[in-house]
Amino acid sequence: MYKNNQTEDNYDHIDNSLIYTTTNIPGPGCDMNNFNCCPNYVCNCTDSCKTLNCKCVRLVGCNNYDNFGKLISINRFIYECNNLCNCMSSCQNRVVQLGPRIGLRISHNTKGYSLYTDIAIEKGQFVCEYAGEIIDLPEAKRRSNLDSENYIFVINEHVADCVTTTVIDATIIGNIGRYINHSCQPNCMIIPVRIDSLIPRLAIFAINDIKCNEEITYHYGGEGGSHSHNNLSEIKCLCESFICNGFLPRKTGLF
Ligand SMILES: C[S@@+](CC[C@H](N)C(=O)[O-])C[C@H]1O[C@@H](n2cnc3c(N)ncnc32)[C@H](O)[C@@H]1O
Repeated sequence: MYKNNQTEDNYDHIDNSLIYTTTNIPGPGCDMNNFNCCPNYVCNCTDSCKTLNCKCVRLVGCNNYDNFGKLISINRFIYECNNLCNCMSSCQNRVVQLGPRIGLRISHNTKGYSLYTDIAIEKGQFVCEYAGEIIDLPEAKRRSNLDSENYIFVINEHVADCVTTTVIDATIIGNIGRYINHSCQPNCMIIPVRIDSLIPRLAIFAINDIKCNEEITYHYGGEGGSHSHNNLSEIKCLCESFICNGFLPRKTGLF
């Protein structure tokens, strides 16, 4: 029986020249101190890590997930319990680390390869990660110049006056998350989740109920830019939503 319809990642690429990775791996420019450094919070909970007694939950101020592993509130950071925690198997603060959903399928449509679900997904459920090589911005710029059709994802996290930038390239080494297309009216969003490293894992959660056989999408602009006409790229958007901006968002920080 799969807990929350999740499983160990046994998906694969449709193109066997690509290398499948189930989680992020360090690439050129990756800060190895941050990559190898476990967050400095550890809990010793004997309950289910559901209350503010859990040090990991306390970092965010309230529970990340409900009793069914669904995200309680979107748009914030998540710190899951990690390998050093001494909590029990009943811990409810572990979702992304349990692996992707079952029933995801790579198909082809007008946007190229696309990710679909064969099983209905409820709002708040975890879908999969966007995993690949962790690289730095100079390396990302170099790679973008070599190949405009790349799979580089840049996320900026703003805390007080600081911005933390994480860059993941899934062009050659990546997971099933690399097949998710952009939509101007998406059914998922990406949330940075920290587990066993200071570098976040990029977790894709459903923001609406998603029907069986529906395409999984998120907004490539993320970070509240959802309906902005600024910062558009030259790639024509084929999402067909009635609020389509016409073009894909530009990758902020890369150009
Ligand atoms: C991360 S990949 C997504 C998977 C890709 N469709 C494939 O065939 O592997 C991003 C690329 O997919 C295409 N793409 C994604 N969303 C699109 C959209 N809404 N309209 C047109 N092309 C899109 C663009 O070429 C983009 O650079």
